[in-house]
Amino acid sequence: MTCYNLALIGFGGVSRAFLELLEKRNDELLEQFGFRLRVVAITDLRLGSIVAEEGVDVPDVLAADPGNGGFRRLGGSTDARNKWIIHHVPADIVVEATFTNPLDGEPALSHCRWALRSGKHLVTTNKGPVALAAAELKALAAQQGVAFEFEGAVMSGTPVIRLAERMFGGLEIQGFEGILNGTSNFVLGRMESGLDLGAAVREARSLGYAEADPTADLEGHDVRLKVAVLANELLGGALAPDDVATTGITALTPADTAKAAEQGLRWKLVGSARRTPGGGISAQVAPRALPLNHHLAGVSGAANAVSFDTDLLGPVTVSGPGAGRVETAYALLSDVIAIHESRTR
Ligand SMILES: NC(=O)C1=CN([C@@H]2O[C@H](COP(=O)(O)OP(=O)(O)OC[C@H]3O[C@@H](n4cnc5c(N)ncnc54)[C@H](O)[C@@H]3O)[C@@H](O)[C@H]2O)C=CC1
Ligand SMILES: N[C@@H](CC=O)C(=O)O
Repeated sequence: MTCYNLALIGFGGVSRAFLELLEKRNDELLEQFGFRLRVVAITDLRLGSIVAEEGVDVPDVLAADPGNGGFRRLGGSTDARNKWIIHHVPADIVVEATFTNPLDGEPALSHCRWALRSGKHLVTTNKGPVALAAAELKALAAQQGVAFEFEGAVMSGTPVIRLAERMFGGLEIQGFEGILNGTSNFVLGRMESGLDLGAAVREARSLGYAEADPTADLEGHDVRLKVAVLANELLGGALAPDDVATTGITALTPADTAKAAEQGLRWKLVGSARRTPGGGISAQVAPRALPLNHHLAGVSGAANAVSFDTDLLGPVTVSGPGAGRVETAYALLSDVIAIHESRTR
């Protein structure tokens, strides 16, 4: 039986849901794929660090709280010893799920580099390192003979990247447009029901959809990262997030959404990219008032959808959850399964 040891860097909503998922699914993973997962280290800015080579005590670590001494009370330390843990704990896979920093990707980008340089597989839901440095990280992974997987960086657990990479063989993708942020889509829907922006954002936070700083959701920075990731992965681009012209939804008011509804329109934050005749890619993020029969107009709540414009099939649309703790935890699990399958194929 194979057992993969995991080190979790960042222990917020997604990582907690991931740990709970492992507890529930370990027997099925063994039966279905022939491996088990064991978390041997966790670090978190607010909780500190804990290492347990035989596996952490799941109820204990889930109950840890900054107010009750965090991981120190369980025999760990008060500080997040990310660098030491990534380098020295005998983990097979590092799971990076700290805050996304849309500007320079740090400190997550360093966590990713440390993991790969120390010969560990890396899975992440963190959009910063993927959007800003995927090419570098992939090269590092290849050089070290390890895997770098990041399905959760776009559309949380909905496997849009892997699906397109594996199933669109022989198709030319000319471009795509999509709703790629769960929070802003949820907020626009709540505003259509008459809620103000602040109250709608508070709801999105409590449901685990929003970024630690929800400005990234509302100002389009989060979608900008996802557009860059999709354009680079699926259109073969080399876009930096700054190449994606971006406008968010903060200028929209409940009056705007109500007026649009009267006209048979619905505001959506749309991220898109398209090949240009000169061989480049033009990409943008902007709110658009879509007619109700538009294929993206009916995508509601924290759901996301992306429609690929293909040469042989025309538009092919993938939709599913775009945010959520459990949904994103599933993305991490799907990455781990992909690593196992690639190693055992
Ligand atoms: N929640 C969602 O629906 C989705 C989240 N993501 C991404 O997944 C990542 C995790 O998301 P959530 O768990 O929802 O966020 P969260 O804010 O609940 O958790 C992040 C955790 O990372 C910890 N952290 C921050 N900086 C750290 C550092 N330097 N060292 C150690 N720990 C650190 C924080 O203390 C916090 O507990 C983020 O990058 C987010 O953008 C991606 C797709 C969907
Ligand atoms: N805050 C993001 C989380 C997933 O990437 C969103 O709302 O889409």
